[in-house]
Amino acid sequence: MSAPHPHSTEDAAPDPRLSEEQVHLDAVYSRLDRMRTTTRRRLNETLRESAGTPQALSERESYERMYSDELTKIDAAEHNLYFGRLDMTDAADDDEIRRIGRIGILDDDDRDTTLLLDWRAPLARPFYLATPAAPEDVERRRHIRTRSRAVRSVSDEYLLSGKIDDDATGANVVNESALVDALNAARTGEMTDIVETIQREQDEIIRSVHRGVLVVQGGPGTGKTAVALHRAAYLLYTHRDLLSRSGVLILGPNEDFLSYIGQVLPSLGETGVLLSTVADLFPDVTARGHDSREATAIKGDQRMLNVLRAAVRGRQSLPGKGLVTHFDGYELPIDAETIKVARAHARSTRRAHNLAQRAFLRAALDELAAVHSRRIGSSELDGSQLLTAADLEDIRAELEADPHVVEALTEFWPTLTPQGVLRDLYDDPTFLRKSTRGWTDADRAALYRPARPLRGDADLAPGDVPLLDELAELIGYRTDEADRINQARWRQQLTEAQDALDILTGSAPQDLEDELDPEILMAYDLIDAEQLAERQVHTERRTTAERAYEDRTWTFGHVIVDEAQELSSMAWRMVMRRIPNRWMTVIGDTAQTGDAAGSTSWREVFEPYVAHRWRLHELTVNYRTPAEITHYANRVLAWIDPDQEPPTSLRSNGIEPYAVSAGDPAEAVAALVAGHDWHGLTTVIASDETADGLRERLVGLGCDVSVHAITAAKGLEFDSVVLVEPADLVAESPRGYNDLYVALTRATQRLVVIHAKALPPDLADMPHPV
Ligand SMILES: Nc1ncnc2c1ncn2[C@@H]1O[C@H](COP(=O)(O)OP(=O)(O)OP(=O)(O)O)[C@@H](O)[C@H]1O
Repeated sequence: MSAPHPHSTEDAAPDPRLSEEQVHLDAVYSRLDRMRTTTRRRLNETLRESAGTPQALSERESYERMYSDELTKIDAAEHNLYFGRLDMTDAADDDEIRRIGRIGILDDDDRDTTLLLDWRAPLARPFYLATPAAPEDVERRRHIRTRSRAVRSVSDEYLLSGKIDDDATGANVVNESALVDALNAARTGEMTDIVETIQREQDEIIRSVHRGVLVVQGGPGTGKTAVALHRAAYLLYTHRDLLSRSGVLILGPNEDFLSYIGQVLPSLGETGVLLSTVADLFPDVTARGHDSREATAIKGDQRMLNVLRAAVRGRQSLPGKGLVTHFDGYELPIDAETIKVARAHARSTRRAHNLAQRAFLRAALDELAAVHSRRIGSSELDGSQLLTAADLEDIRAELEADPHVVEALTEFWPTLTPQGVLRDLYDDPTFLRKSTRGWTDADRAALYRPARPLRGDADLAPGDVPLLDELAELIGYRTDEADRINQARWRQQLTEAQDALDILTGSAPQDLEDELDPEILMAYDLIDAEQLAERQVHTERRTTAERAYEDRTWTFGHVIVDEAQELSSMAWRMVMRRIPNRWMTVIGDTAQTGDAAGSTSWREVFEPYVAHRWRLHELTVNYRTPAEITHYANRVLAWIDPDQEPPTSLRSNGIEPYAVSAGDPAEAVAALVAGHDWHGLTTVIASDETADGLRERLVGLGCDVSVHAITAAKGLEFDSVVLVEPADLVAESPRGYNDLYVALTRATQRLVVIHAKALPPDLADMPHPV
């Protein structure tokens, strides 16, 4: 695999192809520079414009946003802008040359010549798919490698004549020499895009036209994350109108992971995607607390639904005997019957709790007015009602205006917040006992959080967030502030839209007035103020991603879930609420499930939401881990799931993993790191419970190396991994073998295992060189 490509120019004398491509590269960059200058000038002009009316302001802001986005896109495309070329043998146009780049660029000549095709354009597709067996009319595929606007090398494959360095590994790969370079490159701690070397099986997923749930299952290192990110970029390109309005959400397992992948989409020219963890998806809540595995498991279980429903219903309470309030100089009893009637009425509306409060109060006030009027308006002679309907109406209105009465009633149907309900629920053993019939004592105990009020977010764990979201649904909760801002914004937009329509109506040609041609549609025939206001929502200054982030009820156009096996049932409910159209790309590996509430079967996850309308794609090639390491990882996989086919490792690097037996693992790590100057990124991986302690010890020993707890290492990769005490990973959790599998598959080059305890059986024969 590492032999030089037969047509490579890496070490060769100057080659005419280099200068040929340099000419084109210069043309491309000079056009990019002109685009940058024009966009910058337009942006500056826009910024200088004063905006008198709110409408002009909103227009100015939308131009500002457009030009800023354009500039970001131009800047992001700077690196490796032009990377591929196809010489086609199309019978109709046998000279056709297609040049492929990070973004599409048209020249500013008279003919709008295509200088670069966007890699996502259909015409660029053969670059990723053509093979000698299926050349797709590609005579020659050329890879152009550039640095700082200079062509460094080119390599060619002749697909029709077969002059190619094909498939040394037996795996079905295209663009092989570029791929090998990419895989061997030292890692930087940030994921890079793979736009130059996307493989066929990956391309099929990236461009899939499936509009339902697309599940991408694949072993570690098969490019699932890379594929998901490129799919996001592809969908934004192909469905720009739809998705730039509704937004794309990408969910990852933790913040480290999000910052690891954070640069990929901007490098592809896309900036409007919301990246989040499930724990951050509830506005204004940052859940950083920690739960035991038992608590995580139970909070993620759908059994929590009944508990949450019971908690909300439990707040719709009844008064004890003898409760009275005072009204108009009388004692007014509030008895259980009155509240029961009002409660039944409110429940019959089937509205969420807070939203049904008005119905409750209305019915309770009706009841109270009737009780009061009977008391004060009954004839002493025959008990007949002396008050008229209008009197009754007055009493009802006075009761409603009396804050003491309303307050007394509200006790029995209070305004709730998700945080408040959750806090009270954890804190109430009697309620927990009653609402968890059939549970084990251990499950119940895991939920119980005695006398520890949720003080801010520090007390909330990630597993609480889907519960808050569920409660928000049951309660019909929106923060007052968000509500107020939304309503004010909406009112303003409606007014502006009405003004705009009035102007349009007023400016309709007068001579058309009498004999208005029914064929001529005026703006106001097509749109009303509400619709117009709605359109203006999309021109406001915040990005779609920003608006979506602040709004719990936002629904996205497409959602991508990475490391999806880690999501609990309750988390899936939360995610599904954000995507009612169910257009999703879900990527994961059930063999890597580590979370106590995570899933091991995609069918079980999706059938409740989409029945059988989900599609599974599998990725089979491991691009990350060399065969030497995969040898051990595959044994662990066979233990986890003997039916799962291990991914094929694309390369072997000759570096055998080895183990070091040490009395003090921390000292052994420090000695190992000090004694080697390994190329690229090195990290130490340890179990969740030991990682912090190990980190402190290493700092104390003067060893400057990063330490990752296994949960935080999910999805990441490093050139060298030092795995400390694998027995702890296995012992710490019921999914310990899955964790071990994850740890063994993080390295792109080398793996060293350090242990004091016995090694798990699958690693027992690892060589101990010293
Ligand atoms: N076609 C490709 N060309 C170049 N590099 C690739 C390609 N596909 C994947 N890679 C690289 O392989 C590595 C693993 O990819 P990625 O992290 O997407 O895998 P994954 O399946 O998500 O792994 P895990 O399940 O462990 O999170 C990354 O460095 C990625 O850039």
